[in-house]
This record gives sequence, structure tokens and C-alpha cells, in this order.
Amino acid sequence: MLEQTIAFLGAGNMAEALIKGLLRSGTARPESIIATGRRGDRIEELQRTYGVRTTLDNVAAVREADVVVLSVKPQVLDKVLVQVAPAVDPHKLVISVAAGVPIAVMERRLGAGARIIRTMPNTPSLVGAGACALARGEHASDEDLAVATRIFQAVGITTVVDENLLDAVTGLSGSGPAYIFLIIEALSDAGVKVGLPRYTAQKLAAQTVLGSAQLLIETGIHPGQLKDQVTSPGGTAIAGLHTLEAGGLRTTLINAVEAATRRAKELGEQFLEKS
Ligand SMILES: NC(=O)C1=CN([C@@H]2O[C@H](COP(=O)(O)OP(=O)(O)OC[C@H]3O[C@@H](n4cnc5c(N)ncnc54)[C@H](OP(=O)(O)O)[C@@H]3O)[C@@H](O)[C@H]2O)C=CC1
Ligand SMILES: O=C(O)[C@@H]1CCC=N1
Repeated sequence: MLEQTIAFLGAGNMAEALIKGLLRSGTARPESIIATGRRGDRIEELQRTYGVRTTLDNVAAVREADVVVLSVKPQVLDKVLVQVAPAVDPHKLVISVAAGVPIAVMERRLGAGARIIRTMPNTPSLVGAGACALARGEHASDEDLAVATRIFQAVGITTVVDENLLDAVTGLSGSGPAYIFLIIEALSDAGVKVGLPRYTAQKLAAQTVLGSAQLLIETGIHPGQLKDQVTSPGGTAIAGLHTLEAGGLRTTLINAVEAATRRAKELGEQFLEKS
């Protein structure tokens, strides 16, 4: 059980996923969580659902907290940083989930000695199946990294990377759920094309993605080998695979991750120019 009081500034989707995970796993108590927002109805809903403390006042939440999670959109982050900076002292750990915003920029806003961990989670955190990479700022300690890791382990798996790899993480696992949903939707359409009812097609497509990922993770077998196990000589899977290769699926996915990584970098650069 974490003893620290944790304030989530901007309790939207990502913050709610973390709050839910922290409570469900017994990592934190409701009374040690404070959620902030812009709208009274939203924070009341969080209070009703999870029993956490809530306020519309970011500064008041920061004053009470040992750990401050910055979970607003990147576009409003600078404003929030300026607002809370006077209340962030060196005793507080600051964790950011914002895409693209460099630690150096946050340090500039919060003061040079600020203890910052920058992270990139993803939306499957909402169901406890997230993937999150964490990067440590210069002034964050081993203990800070351990606390941040525990918070994200409550909603999925974690890995520690250098900050310069976080844009790549954003391109792969941060944005990746969108690619996979597109693939599931396309497979569902394909099922309908070959005669399956829509609901049946979608259920089979989603479970196939889930089951394949689970098989790979649980066995640790190389994906190429698992692919070979599905592929009988002269059979159906190789006919499908040939078509995917002809359509350039691998290249398309590599291009997609590269484009998203580039976009994450651009967002960071735009943030730097504005701040
Ligand atoms: N969605 C994703 O797939 C991922 C998102 N992220 C990052 O997570 C962060 C949050 O994203 P997400 O949860 O999806 O976004 P949401 O829009 O769901 O959450 C942001 C919340 O912040 C609130 N808010 C806006 N302005 C303020 C303010 N000044 N003070 C306090 N609260 C405020 C918003 O309220 P209101 O709705 O009233 O505006 C909203 O509830 C972003 O920085 C994003 O880059 C990281 C990884 C993946
Ligand atoms: O598209 C975005 O900007 C966010 C960041 C990671 C996933 N979605």
C-alpha cells in the first residue's frame, strides 16, 4: 500500500484508469487520492464512483499531495504548470502522462530541482491491461521511480526507458491501441464480407487478437514461430498471409509507427516553441 497522497490534475480517461487500478489492486486508499477537473459534475462522478477526494482547485490539490500526476492534455499542460508551480516543492514527486512534453520544459516551469518522471501509458490501462514506459528526470530518485512504477503497475506492465525513447514509445504502444482497433474493425468487416453476422465477426476478431497476444506473452515463443504453427502447407493461413504481404502490411505498420513517432516529436517541438 502506497502511503503517499496522490493528486491527479485533470481527471479524464487516463487518470480514471489509474485511480481505478490503484484502488482495485489495493495500491492506494480512496482517501489518499485527490482528483481535480474543470467541471463539478465530472469530479462529483469520480467521488461517487471511487470515494476519492476531489476539488476544482489544482493548487489546493498539489498542496495536499506527495505525488502530483499531470494528466491534462498537452495543450493545457503549460497553463497548469504555471498555475501550480508555486505549490510544487522539492518534497513532491511529479509524474507526467502528457504526450510529447519534455522533462526539461516541465523543469523550467516547476523549478530546476523538480523531481519529475515522464511516462507514456495507453488506454488498455482502463481494463488493467496497459503498457507504460517511464523515463526519469535528472532530480528524480530511485525511490521516485519505484513509486511511479507501482502506480502504473496497478494498471498493466511497465518498462523504464531513456527519455529520448518516449516518442518512439508514443508511436508504438501509446498510439498502438488505435491501430489494433482499426485492424479489429477491418477483420470484422472481412468476416461480414465472407458471410458472418457482424456481432459474431467482431467477437471472433477481438478474441483472436487477445488470444494471439496472450499466447505469445505466456509462451515467450517468437511470433514468427507461432505464425508458422498456424500455417499448414498449402493451407488457408498461407493464402491469407501471401495477400497481407502483397498488400504491404509490415511496411504499412512500420510506416505508421514511424509517422506517429515523428508527430510526437513535432508536438514536443511545438510545445518548446510556445513555452
Ligand atoms: N488517450 C490516450 O490514448 C493517451 C493519452 N495520454 C496522455 O494523457 C493525458 C490525458 O489524456 P486523456 O485522459 O485521454 O484526456 P481527457 O480529456 O480524458 O482528460 C483530461 C482531463 O483534464 C481536464 N482538464 C482540462 N483542463 C483542466 C485544468 N485546467 N485543470 C484540471 N483539469 C483540467 C479535462 O476536463 P474537461 O473534459 O472538462 O475539459 C479532462 O477531464 C494527455 O496528456 C495525453 O497526452 C497518454 C497516453 C495515451
Ligand atoms: O494521439 C495522441 O496524441 C495520444 C497520445 C498517445 C495516444 N494518443
